[in-house]
Amino acid sequence: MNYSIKTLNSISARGLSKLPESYEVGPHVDNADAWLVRSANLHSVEIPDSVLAISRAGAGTNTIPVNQLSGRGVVVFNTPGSNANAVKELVLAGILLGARNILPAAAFARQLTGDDNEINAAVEAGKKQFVGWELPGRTLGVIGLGEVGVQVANAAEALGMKVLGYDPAITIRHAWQLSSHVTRAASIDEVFRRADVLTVHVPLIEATQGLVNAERLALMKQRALVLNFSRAGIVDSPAMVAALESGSIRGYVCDFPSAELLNRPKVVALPHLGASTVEAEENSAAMAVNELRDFLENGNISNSVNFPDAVLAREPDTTRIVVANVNVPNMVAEISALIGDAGINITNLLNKSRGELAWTMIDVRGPVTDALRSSIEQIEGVLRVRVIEP
Ligand SMILES: NC(=O)C1=CN([C@@H]2O[C@H](COP(=O)(O)OP(=O)(O)OC[C@H]3O[C@@H](n4cnc5c(N)ncnc54)[C@H](O)[C@@H]3O)[C@@H](O)[C@H]2O)C=CC1
Ligand SMILES: O=C(O)CCC(=O)C(=O)O
Repeated sequence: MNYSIKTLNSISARGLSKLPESYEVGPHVDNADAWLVRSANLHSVEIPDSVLAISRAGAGTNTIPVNQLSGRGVVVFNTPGSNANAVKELVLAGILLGARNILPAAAFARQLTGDDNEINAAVEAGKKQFVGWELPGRTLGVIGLGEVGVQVANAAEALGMKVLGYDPAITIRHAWQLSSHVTRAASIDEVFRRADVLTVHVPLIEATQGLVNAERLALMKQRALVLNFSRAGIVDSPAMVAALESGSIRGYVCDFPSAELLNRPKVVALPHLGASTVEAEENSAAMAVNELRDFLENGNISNSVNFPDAVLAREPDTTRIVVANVNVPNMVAEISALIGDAGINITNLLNKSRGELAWTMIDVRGPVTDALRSSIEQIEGVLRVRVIEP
Protein backbone atom coordinates (compact mmCIF):
# COMPACT_ATOMS: atom_id res chain seq x y z
CA MET A 1 0.00 0.00 0.00
CA ASN A 2 1.33 3.45 -0.91
CA TYR A 3 0.61 6.31 1.45
CA SER A 4 0.80 10.06 1.02
CA ILE A 5 1.69 12.83 3.47
CA LYS A 6 1.16 16.54 2.93
CA THR A 7 3.67 18.84 4.66
CA LEU A 8 2.37 22.24 5.77
CA ASN A 9 5.61 23.82 7.00
CA SER A 10 9.24 23.45 6.22
CA ILE A 11 10.05 20.01 7.65
CA SER A 12 13.62 18.73 8.14
CA ALA A 13 14.67 16.76 5.06
CA ARG A 14 16.66 14.41 7.26
CA GLY A 15 13.53 13.63 9.27
CA LEU A 16 11.51 13.05 6.10
CA SER A 17 14.21 10.72 4.77
CA LYS A 18 12.97 8.14 7.29
CA LEU A 19 9.99 7.53 5.02
CA PRO A 20 10.26 4.77 2.40
CA GLU A 21 10.36 5.86 -1.25
CA SER A 22 6.88 4.45 -1.77
CA TYR A 23 5.46 7.39 0.22
CA GLU A 24 4.36 10.48 -1.66
CA VAL A 25 5.42 13.47 0.47
CA GLY A 26 5.39 17.22 -0.03
CA PRO A 27 3.50 20.49 0.24
CA HIS A 28 1.36 19.90 -2.86
CA VAL A 29 -0.02 16.43 -2.14
CA ASP A 30 -3.81 16.46 -2.63
CA ASN A 31 -6.10 14.24 -0.58
CA ALA A 32 -3.22 13.00 1.53
CA ASP A 33 -3.63 10.22 4.08
CA ALA A 34 -1.91 12.35 6.70
CA TRP A 35 -0.61 15.87 7.31
CA LEU A 36 2.70 16.80 8.90
CA VAL A 37 2.84 20.30 10.38
CA ARG A 38 4.85 22.59 12.62
CA SER A 39 3.20 25.86 13.62
CA ALA A 40 0.75 26.15 10.69
CA ASN A 41 -2.61 27.35 11.99
CA LEU A 42 -5.23 24.83 10.88
CA HIS A 43 -8.22 26.37 12.66
CA SER A 44 -9.63 27.92 9.53
CA VAL A 45 -8.21 25.45 7.02
CA GLU A 46 -10.41 22.84 5.37
CA ILE A 47 -9.01 19.43 6.20
CA PRO A 48 -10.13 16.86 3.60
CA ASP A 49 -11.85 13.65 4.59
CA SER A 50 -8.90 11.66 3.25
CA VAL A 51 -6.82 12.81 6.23
CA LEU A 52 -6.62 10.05 8.84
CA ALA A 53 -4.02 11.68 11.07
CA ILE A 54 -2.13 14.91 11.65
CA SER A 55 1.25 14.95 13.32
CA ARG A 56 2.60 18.14 14.85
CA ALA A 57 6.41 18.02 14.67
CA GLY A 58 6.72 19.78 18.01
CA ALA A 59 4.85 20.16 21.28
CA GLY A 60 2.04 22.72 21.06
CA THR A 61 -1.21 21.67 19.38
CA ASN A 62 -3.13 24.91 20.02
CA THR A 63 -2.97 25.59 16.27
CA ILE A 64 -4.90 22.39 15.46
CA PRO A 65 -8.69 21.98 15.86
CA VAL A 66 -8.23 18.85 17.95
CA ASN A 67 -11.82 18.55 19.23
CA GLN A 68 -13.32 18.87 15.78
CA LEU A 69 -10.88 16.28 14.40
CA SER A 70 -11.63 13.92 17.29
CA GLY A 71 -15.29 13.91 16.28
CA ARG A 72 -14.21 12.80 12.81
CA GLY A 73 -11.98 10.03 14.17
CA VAL A 74 -8.81 11.83 13.03
CA VAL A 75 -5.82 11.10 15.25
CA VAL A 76 -3.65 14.08 16.23
CA PHE A 77 -0.06 13.40 17.29
CA ASN A 78 2.72 15.57 18.69
CA THR A 79 6.37 14.79 19.43
CA PRO A 80 6.91 15.22 23.18
CA GLY A 81 10.41 16.23 24.20
CA SER A 82 11.78 16.36 20.66
CA ASN A 83 12.65 20.05 20.89
CA ALA A 84 12.86 20.55 24.67
CA ASN A 85 16.64 20.91 24.81
CA ALA A 86 16.53 23.59 22.12
CA VAL A 87 13.95 25.57 24.09
CA LYS A 88 15.89 25.12 27.33
CA GLU A 89 19.03 26.56 25.74
CA LEU A 90 17.18 29.60 24.44
CA VAL A 91 15.52 30.16 27.82
CA LEU A 92 18.93 30.11 29.51
CA ALA A 93 20.15 32.58 26.88
CA GLY A 94 17.06 34.71 27.62
CA ILE A 95 17.78 34.74 31.35
CA LEU A 96 21.36 35.85 30.68
CA LEU A 97 20.26 38.46 28.12
CA GLY A 98 18.05 39.99 30.82
CA ALA A 99 20.47 39.57 33.74
CA ARG A 100 23.42 41.16 31.97
CA ASN A 101 21.57 43.72 29.81
CA ILE A 102 23.34 42.21 26.83
CA LEU A 103 21.21 43.59 23.99
CA PRO A 104 21.12 47.25 25.11
CA ALA A 105 24.82 47.01 25.93
CA ALA A 106 25.66 45.64 22.49
CA ALA A 107 23.48 48.35 20.89
CA PHE A 108 25.37 50.97 22.91
CA ALA A 109 28.72 49.59 21.75
CA ARG A 110 27.56 49.36 18.13
CA GLN A 111 26.84 53.09 17.91
CA LEU A 112 30.20 54.24 19.31
CA THR A 113 32.32 56.39 17.03
CA GLY A 114 35.86 57.78 16.98
CA ASP A 115 39.31 56.24 17.29
CA ASP A 116 40.21 53.50 19.76
CA ASN A 117 41.08 55.95 22.52
CA GLU A 118 37.73 57.69 22.17
CA ILE A 119 35.90 54.38 22.03
CA ASN A 120 37.70 53.14 25.17
CA ALA A 121 36.80 56.32 26.99
CA ALA A 122 33.14 56.00 25.97
CA VAL A 123 33.14 52.33 27.02
CA GLU A 124 34.48 53.10 30.48
CA ALA A 125 32.05 55.99 30.94
CA GLY A 126 29.04 54.15 29.57
CA LYS A 127 29.31 50.63 30.93
CA LYS A 128 27.96 51.42 34.40
CA GLN A 129 24.45 51.75 32.96
CA PHE A 130 24.57 48.04 32.03
CA VAL A 131 25.64 46.55 35.36
CA GLY A 132 23.88 43.21 35.70
CA TRP A 133 23.47 40.49 38.29
CA GLU A 134 24.60 36.90 38.64
CA LEU A 135 22.46 33.80 38.75
CA PRO A 136 23.64 31.92 41.87
CA GLY A 137 21.31 32.54 44.78
CA ARG A 138 18.58 34.14 42.65
CA THR A 139 15.21 32.38 42.52
CA LEU A 140 13.87 31.06 39.24
CA GLY A 141 10.15 30.29 39.23
CA VAL A 142 9.17 27.64 36.68
CA ILE A 143 5.48 27.24 35.90
CA GLY A 144 4.85 23.96 34.07
CA LEU A 145 7.23 21.08 34.72
CA GLY A 146 6.83 19.04 31.55
CA GLU A 147 9.46 18.28 28.91
CA VAL A 148 10.75 21.86 28.72
CA GLY A 149 10.10 23.04 32.28
CA VAL A 150 12.03 20.16 33.88
CA GLN A 151 15.05 20.77 31.67
CA VAL A 152 14.99 24.51 32.40
CA ALA A 153 14.62 23.90 36.15
CA ASN A 154 17.49 21.40 36.28
CA ALA A 155 19.82 23.55 34.16
CA ALA A 156 19.14 26.67 36.24
CA GLU A 157 19.74 24.71 39.42
CA ALA A 158 23.07 23.51 37.99
CA LEU A 159 23.98 27.17 37.38
CA GLY A 160 23.44 27.90 41.07
CA MET A 161 19.93 29.31 40.98
CA LYS A 162 17.33 28.44 43.60
CA VAL A 163 14.47 26.89 41.66
CA LEU A 164 10.82 26.95 42.64
CA GLY A 165 8.55 24.82 40.46
CA TYR A 166 4.78 24.62 40.06
CA ASP A 167 2.81 22.02 38.12
CA PRO A 168 -0.30 20.50 39.71
CA ALA A 169 -0.39 17.76 37.06
CA ILE A 170 3.30 16.83 36.88
CA THR A 171 3.76 13.28 35.55
CA ILE A 172 5.60 10.65 37.55
CA ARG A 173 8.30 10.52 34.84
CA HIS A 174 8.89 14.27 35.02
CA ALA A 175 8.87 14.21 38.82
CA TRP A 176 11.66 11.61 38.68
CA GLN A 177 13.62 13.70 36.17
CA LEU A 178 13.40 16.85 38.26
CA SER A 179 16.42 17.69 40.43
CA SER A 180 15.71 16.97 44.08
CA HIS A 181 16.92 20.53 44.81
CA VAL A 182 13.93 22.05 43.04
CA THR A 183 11.40 23.25 45.60
CA ARG A 184 7.72 22.55 45.00
CA ALA A 185 5.54 25.66 45.29
CA ALA A 186 2.21 25.25 47.07
CA SER A 187 0.44 27.61 44.69
CA ILE A 188 1.01 29.45 41.46
CA ASP A 189 0.86 32.78 43.30
CA GLU A 190 3.72 31.68 45.56
CA VAL A 191 5.90 31.37 42.45
CA PHE A 192 4.99 34.91 41.37
CA ARG A 193 5.74 36.23 44.88
CA ARG A 194 9.12 34.57 45.30
CA ALA A 195 10.68 34.59 41.82
CA ASP A 196 13.45 36.95 40.72
CA VAL A 197 13.05 35.38 37.29
CA LEU A 198 9.84 33.69 36.17
CA THR A 199 9.45 31.40 33.17
CA VAL A 200 6.29 29.71 31.88
CA HIS A 201 6.29 26.29 30.18
CA VAL A 202 2.62 25.37 29.88
CA PRO A 203 0.43 24.67 26.83
CA LEU A 204 -1.92 27.39 25.60
CA ILE A 205 -5.35 26.14 26.63
CA GLU A 206 -8.38 27.90 28.06
CA ALA A 207 -7.04 27.57 31.62
CA THR A 208 -3.64 29.10 30.79
CA GLN A 209 -4.85 31.99 28.60
CA GLY A 210 -3.63 35.14 30.35
CA LEU A 211 -2.10 33.11 33.19
CA VAL A 212 0.47 35.91 33.61
CA ASN A 213 -1.91 38.80 34.26
CA ALA A 214 -1.95 42.18 36.02
CA GLU A 215 -2.90 40.70 39.42
CA ARG A 216 -0.08 38.18 39.33
CA LEU A 217 2.48 40.64 37.98
CA ALA A 218 1.58 42.88 40.93
CA LEU A 219 2.59 40.04 43.30
CA MET A 220 6.12 39.94 41.89
CA LYS A 221 9.26 41.41 43.45
CA GLN A 222 10.22 44.81 42.11
CA ARG A 223 12.42 44.52 38.99
CA ALA A 224 11.80 40.81 38.35
CA LEU A 225 12.37 39.35 34.88
CA VAL A 226 9.67 37.38 33.02
CA LEU A 227 10.23 34.88 30.20
CA ASN A 228 7.66 33.32 27.91
CA PHE A 229 8.79 30.73 25.41
CA SER A 230 5.44 28.91 25.47
CA ARG A 231 2.77 30.89 23.62
CA ALA A 232 1.92 34.59 23.32
CA GLY A 233 -1.57 34.20 24.82
CA ILE A 234 -0.24 32.91 28.15
CA VAL A 235 0.89 36.44 29.03
CA ASP A 236 -1.64 39.28 29.10
CA SER A 237 0.24 41.67 26.85
CA PRO A 238 -1.34 45.00 27.94
CA ALA A 239 -0.70 44.05 31.60
CA MET A 240 2.92 43.23 30.78
CA VAL A 241 3.42 46.50 28.91
CA ALA A 242 1.95 48.43 31.86
CA ALA A 243 4.26 46.64 34.33
CA LEU A 244 7.28 47.36 32.12
CA GLU A 245 6.33 51.01 31.76
CA SER A 246 5.84 51.44 35.49
CA GLY A 247 9.26 49.85 36.04
CA SER A 248 7.90 47.15 38.36
CA ILE A 249 9.02 44.45 35.90
CA ARG A 250 12.62 44.74 34.68
CA GLY A 251 12.16 43.03 31.33
CA TYR A 252 10.14 40.60 29.26
CA VAL A 253 11.92 38.03 27.10
CA CYS A 254 9.65 36.07 24.79
CA ASP A 255 9.45 34.13 21.55
CA PHE A 256 6.40 35.97 20.21
CA PRO A 257 6.67 39.46 18.70
CA SER A 258 3.45 41.46 18.42
CA ALA A 259 2.50 44.99 17.44
CA GLU A 260 2.15 45.87 21.12
CA LEU A 261 5.64 44.65 21.98
CA LEU A 262 7.58 46.14 19.06
CA ASN A 263 10.17 48.84 19.74
CA ARG A 264 10.06 48.51 23.50
CA PRO A 265 13.55 48.64 25.01
CA LYS A 266 12.63 46.36 27.92
CA VAL A 267 11.24 43.67 25.61
CA VAL A 268 13.28 41.04 23.82
CA ALA A 269 10.96 39.30 21.36
CA LEU A 270 12.53 36.54 19.28
CA PRO A 271 10.83 35.27 16.12
CA HIS A 272 9.50 31.96 17.55
CA LEU A 273 12.99 30.45 17.58
CA GLY A 274 12.65 28.05 20.53
CA ALA A 275 12.68 24.92 18.39
CA SER A 276 14.74 26.30 15.53
CA THR A 277 17.89 24.24 15.78
CA VAL A 278 19.05 21.65 13.29
CA GLU A 279 18.85 19.02 16.02
CA ALA A 280 15.34 19.86 17.22
CA GLU A 281 13.96 20.12 13.69
CA GLU A 282 15.44 16.74 12.83
CA ASN A 283 14.28 15.08 16.07
CA SER A 284 10.75 16.44 15.73
CA ALA A 285 10.41 15.49 12.08
CA ALA A 286 11.84 12.00 12.61
CA MET A 287 9.54 11.37 15.56
CA ALA A 288 6.49 12.65 13.66
CA VAL A 289 7.38 10.52 10.64
CA ASN A 290 7.78 7.38 12.77
CA GLU A 291 4.42 8.03 14.46
CA LEU A 292 2.67 8.51 11.12
CA ARG A 293 4.29 5.44 9.52
CA ASP A 294 3.28 3.11 12.34
CA PHE A 295 -0.20 4.62 12.27
CA LEU A 296 -0.72 4.41 8.52
CA GLU A 297 0.85 0.98 8.07
CA ASN A 298 -0.43 -0.69 11.26
CA GLY A 299 -3.08 1.53 12.86
CA ASN A 300 -0.87 1.86 15.96
CA ILE A 301 -0.96 5.06 18.02
CA SER A 302 1.91 6.54 20.05
CA ASN A 303 1.96 10.13 21.37
CA SER A 304 -1.50 11.16 20.31
CA VAL A 305 -3.07 14.14 22.04
CA ASN A 306 -6.66 12.95 21.48
CA PHE A 307 -6.70 9.14 21.19
CA PRO A 308 -5.15 6.60 23.61
CA ASP A 309 -1.79 4.99 23.00
CA ALA A 310 -2.60 1.70 21.27
CA VAL A 311 0.06 -0.63 19.91
CA LEU A 312 -0.66 -4.19 18.78
CA ALA A 313 2.04 -6.35 17.16
CA ARG A 314 1.17 -7.48 13.64
CA GLU A 315 0.96 -11.15 12.86
CA PRO A 316 1.78 -12.29 9.31
CA ASP A 317 -1.12 -12.79 6.88
CA THR A 318 -3.71 -11.06 9.04
CA THR A 319 -5.96 -8.20 8.02
CA ARG A 320 -6.40 -5.44 10.59
CA ILE A 321 -9.72 -3.71 11.16
CA VAL A 322 -9.10 -0.36 12.87
CA VAL A 323 -12.02 1.45 14.45
CA ALA A 324 -12.11 4.93 15.97
CA ASN A 325 -15.15 5.07 18.19
CA VAL A 326 -16.88 6.89 20.98
CA ASN A 327 -16.07 5.30 24.34
CA VAL A 328 -19.42 3.58 25.05
CA PRO A 329 -20.21 0.11 26.46
CA ASN A 330 -20.63 -2.92 24.21
CA MET A 331 -18.72 -1.53 21.23
CA VAL A 332 -16.24 -4.42 21.05
CA ALA A 333 -19.06 -6.95 21.36
CA GLU A 334 -21.02 -5.30 18.55
CA ILE A 335 -18.03 -5.19 16.20
CA SER A 336 -17.01 -8.78 17.06
CA ALA A 337 -20.56 -10.01 16.46
CA LEU A 338 -20.56 -8.56 12.93
CA ILE A 339 -17.18 -10.17 12.23
CA GLY A 340 -18.42 -13.51 13.59
CA ASP A 341 -21.61 -13.27 11.52
CA ALA A 342 -19.39 -12.82 8.44
CA GLY A 343 -17.73 -16.14 9.32
CA ILE A 344 -14.34 -14.54 9.98
CA ASN A 345 -11.98 -15.68 12.72
CA ILE A 346 -10.49 -13.05 15.07
CA THR A 347 -6.80 -13.69 15.88
CA ASN A 348 -6.03 -10.69 18.06
CA LEU A 349 -7.81 -7.70 19.51
CA LEU A 350 -7.00 -4.48 21.36
CA ASN A 351 -9.40 -1.89 22.74
CA LYS A 352 -8.11 1.22 24.50
CA SER A 353 -10.00 4.27 25.68
CA ARG A 354 -9.15 7.82 26.61
CA GLY A 355 -11.89 10.08 27.91
CA GLU A 356 -14.74 10.05 25.44
CA LEU A 357 -12.80 8.31 22.68
CA ALA A 358 -11.64 4.75 22.08
CA TRP A 359 -9.48 2.88 19.60
CA THR A 360 -10.17 -0.69 18.63
CA MET A 361 -7.93 -2.91 16.49
CA ILE A 362 -9.05 -6.38 15.46
CA ASP A 363 -6.82 -8.75 13.50
CA VAL A 364 -8.63 -11.34 11.40
CA ARG A 365 -7.75 -14.10 8.99
CA GLY A 366 -9.58 -13.88 5.73
CA PRO A 367 -10.72 -11.00 3.55
CA VAL A 368 -12.81 -8.19 5.01
CA THR A 369 -15.51 -7.29 2.51
CA ASP A 370 -16.78 -3.77 1.84
CA ALA A 371 -20.15 -4.96 3.20
CA LEU A 372 -18.60 -5.94 6.56
CA ARG A 373 -16.68 -2.68 6.74
CA SER A 374 -19.79 -0.70 6.01
CA SER A 375 -21.85 -2.59 8.60
CA ILE A 376 -19.21 -1.73 11.24
CA GLU A 377 -19.39 1.91 10.12
CA GLN A 378 -23.15 1.85 10.79
CA ILE A 379 -22.73 1.01 14.49
CA GLU A 380 -23.77 4.00 16.57
CA GLY A 381 -20.68 5.66 18.02
CA VAL A 382 -18.28 4.47 15.34
CA LEU A 383 -16.38 7.47 13.95
CA ARG A 384 -14.18 5.88 11.33
CA VAL A 385 -13.18 2.41 10.11
CA ARG A 386 -10.04 1.37 8.25
CA VAL A 387 -9.10 -2.00 6.87
CA ILE A 388 -5.36 -2.59 6.60
CA GLU A 389 -4.46 -5.51 4.34
CA PRO A 390 -1.67 -7.95 5.34
N1 LIG B 1 8.95 28.45 21.53
C1 LIG B 1 8.95 27.26 20.96
O1 LIG B 1 9.47 27.08 19.88
C2 LIG B 1 8.34 26.12 21.68
C3 LIG B 1 7.27 26.32 22.50
N2 LIG B 1 6.72 25.26 23.17
C4 LIG B 1 5.57 25.56 24.02
O2 LIG B 1 5.87 25.14 25.34
C5 LIG B 1 4.78 24.37 25.84
C6 LIG B 1 5.31 23.36 26.82
O3 LIG B 1 6.09 22.40 26.11
P1 LIG B 1 6.49 21.02 26.78
O4 LIG B 1 7.17 21.23 28.07
O5 LIG B 1 7.18 20.23 25.73
O6 LIG B 1 5.05 20.41 27.05
P2 LIG B 1 4.62 19.33 28.13
O7 LIG B 1 3.25 18.89 27.77
O8 LIG B 1 5.68 18.29 28.28
O9 LIG B 1 4.56 20.14 29.51
C7 LIG B 1 3.56 21.05 29.84
C8 LIG B 1 3.36 20.99 31.35
O10 LIG B 1 2.53 22.08 31.73
C9 LIG B 1 1.74 21.62 32.82
N3 LIG B 1 0.61 22.51 33.00
C10 LIG B 1 -0.52 22.60 32.27
N4 LIG B 1 -1.32 23.58 32.76
C11 LIG B 1 -0.67 24.10 33.83
C12 LIG B 1 -0.97 25.15 34.75
N5 LIG B 1 -2.12 25.85 34.67
N6 LIG B 1 -0.08 25.42 35.72
C13 LIG B 1 1.08 24.74 35.83
N7 LIG B 1 1.42 23.73 34.98
C14 LIG B 1 0.56 23.42 33.99
C15 LIG B 1 1.36 20.21 32.44
O11 LIG B 1 0.97 19.45 33.58
C16 LIG B 1 2.67 19.71 31.83
O12 LIG B 1 3.47 19.05 32.79
C17 LIG B 1 4.11 23.78 24.60
O13 LIG B 1 2.75 23.50 24.83
C18 LIG B 1 4.31 24.85 23.56
O14 LIG B 1 3.22 25.74 23.57
C19 LIG B 1 7.24 24.01 23.12
C20 LIG B 1 8.31 23.75 22.31
C21 LIG B 1 8.91 24.77 21.47
O1 LIG C 1 8.10 24.24 15.02
C1 LIG C 1 8.49 25.27 15.57
O2 LIG C 1 9.40 25.97 15.14
C2 LIG C 1 7.81 25.73 16.83
C3 LIG C 1 7.82 24.69 17.90
C4 LIG C 1 6.78 24.92 18.93
O3 LIG C 1 6.32 26.02 19.16
C5 LIG C 1 6.28 23.75 19.66
O4 LIG C 1 6.87 22.67 19.55
O5 LIG C 1 5.27 23.90 20.38
